[in-house]
Amino acid sequence: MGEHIEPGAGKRRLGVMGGTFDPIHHGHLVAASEVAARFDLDEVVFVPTGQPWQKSHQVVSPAEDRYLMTVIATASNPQFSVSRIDIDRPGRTYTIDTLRDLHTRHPDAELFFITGADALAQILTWRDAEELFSLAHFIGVTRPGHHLADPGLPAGGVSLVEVPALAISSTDCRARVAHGDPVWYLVPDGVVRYINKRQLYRGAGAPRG
Ligand SMILES: Nc1ncnc2c1ncn2[C@@H]1O[C@H](COP(=O)(O)OP(=O)(O)OP(=O)(O)O)[C@@H](O)[C@H]1O
Ligand SMILES: O=C(O)c1ccc[n+]([C@@H]2O[C@H](COP(=O)([O-])O)[C@@H](O)[C@H]2O)c1
Repeated sequence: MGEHIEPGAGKRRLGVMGGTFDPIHHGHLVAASEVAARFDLDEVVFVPTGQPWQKSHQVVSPAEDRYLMTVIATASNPQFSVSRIDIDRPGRTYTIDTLRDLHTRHPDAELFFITGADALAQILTWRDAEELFSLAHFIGVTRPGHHLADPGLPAGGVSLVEVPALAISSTDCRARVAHGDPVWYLVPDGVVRYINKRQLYRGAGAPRG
C-alpha cells in the first residue's frame, strides 16, 4: 500500500485529480497535496467534470461555477492547475476521454489519476475500464467511512495511499449551506465567498445530497 514509484527517465509526472467539485473542499486539496509529495509529482491538474454520468440522478451546479471554484481553491499553489478539457468536451464525462486528451496534450508525461477509495471501488463500472490502466497509474486515497478494499483491480496499475482523514464531502457542504450552517474552513475562504456571491446551494433547484 502507498508504494513509491521510481520516476521514469526524463518523464514529467502529472497528477490528474478528476471530480465534480460541487464544491471543491479541503478533502480534495489534502488528497492532491499528499499524493503529489508521495509520488514526486511535478504538477497536479484538477479536472472538473462536464456531465458526471454517475451523478445524473442529482442536480449538479453549472460547470462554469464548479470550474471557477476549483480555480479559486488551487490558485495559491504553484504545483496545482485546472483544466477545462472535461467541461469543454460535449456529452457525458468519461475518464477514458480525459486521459486520452491529456496524453495528446502532454505526450511525454506519465499520468497518475488520483481518486477517492469510494470512486476506486467503482472503477470497473467506468467506460472502457480495462483500457484505463494502460493510460495512467491509479492512486486511491482513503476517505473516512470508505474502506480500502481491492475490488479486483489489475496488479501494478493501482496504488492505495492513506491521507490524513478529513470527513468532508461536497454533499455535506451543500447541505450545510442550504441549512444556513457555515462552511468556513471546510472549503477555502475564496470558495465560501464565491458560494455566497453566486447564491449556490440555496432554494428549490439547488443540488441536493
Ligand atoms: N474527504 C475526502 N478525502 C479523500 N478523497 C476525497 C474526499 N472527498 C472527495 N474525495 C475524492 O475526490 C474525488 C472527487 O470527488 P467529488 O467531487 O465527487 O467530491 P465528493 O465530496 O465525493 O462529492 P459528493 O459528496 O457530491 O459525492 C473522488 O474521487 C472522491 O472520492
Ligand atoms: O469514466 C467513467 O465512466 C467515470 C464514471 C464515474 C466517475 N468518473 C470520474 O471519477 C472522478 C470522480 O467522479 P465524481 O463523480 O465522484 O466526482 C471524475 O473525474 C469522474 O469523471 C469516471
